[in-house]
Amino acid sequence: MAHGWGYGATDGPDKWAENFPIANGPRQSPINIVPKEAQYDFSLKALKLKYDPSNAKGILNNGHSFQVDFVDDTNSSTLTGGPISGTYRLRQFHFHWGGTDDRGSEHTVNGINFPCELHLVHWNTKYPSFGEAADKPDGLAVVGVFLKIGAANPRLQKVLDALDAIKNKGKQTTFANFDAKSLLPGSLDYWTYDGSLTTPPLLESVTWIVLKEPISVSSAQMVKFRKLLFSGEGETPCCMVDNYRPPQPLKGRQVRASFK
Ligand SMILES: CCCCNCC(=O)NCCc1ccc(S(N)(=O)=O)cc1
Ligand SMILES: [Zn+2]
Repeated sequence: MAHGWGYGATDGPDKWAENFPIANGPRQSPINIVPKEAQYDFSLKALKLKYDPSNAKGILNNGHSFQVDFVDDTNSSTLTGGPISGTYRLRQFHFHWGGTDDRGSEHTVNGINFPCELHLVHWNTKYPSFGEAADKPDGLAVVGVFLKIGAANPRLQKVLDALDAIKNKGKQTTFANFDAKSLLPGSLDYWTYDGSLTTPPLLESVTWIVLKEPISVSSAQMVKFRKLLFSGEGETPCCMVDNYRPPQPLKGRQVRASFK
């Protein structure tokens, strides 16, 4: 398959530039965030996340991660405020994680990896659809939330309990009435910078909004993420782990902080 990409030695992040030359572009993600070098910007607004649980539609193993998809044909689940202007609609959320608790996040903070990172993907309603927005410089806004090993997080349980039904690539099941807001930490302080999708097609269309405060996840809960498979039914089973891209060159970009 021409555009088969993955996270292995032969199809992983170091190989993506062969089919997706933008991999070496000027605004690639993720990055290492150095808080002391982030500039506090008093003009940054507070994030406003309004999510309607009834918009949750389904949960899918897409062969790279799993995602919870939302109905995005109205402005009932939106991101406004923060560094963006206008209204962005929630399309899906997904995670990236490691094979062990010492790695798995895509963004790092002072070079520190977290075991997992949640991405809430939104698209700019100035464009007619996600697909139209996906390749525009102001098309997408992704809220990144770090997961840190600690007490089991009850808010993750409904998601984790659905994973048995989507073990293999291509499997999906209904996933109704889920409040994505329940996955957010108490503080909405954030860092923001202009970046890209962290997977092919690596489009440089993302305003990244990375929350400073992590949410908790237990080691036992992380074991459940790792039971998913990259592989399809009937294929040689390949554990879905280490589905993260390492930090990319900043190339002169400014990272701003919403907090002092
Ligand atoms: C009709 C769709 C047309 C677009 N074509 C499909 C497409 O662009 N998919 C990209 C999906 C994606 C990838 C990576 C992230 S991340 N890890 O940066 O948050 C978020 C979203
Ligand atoms: Zn992601």
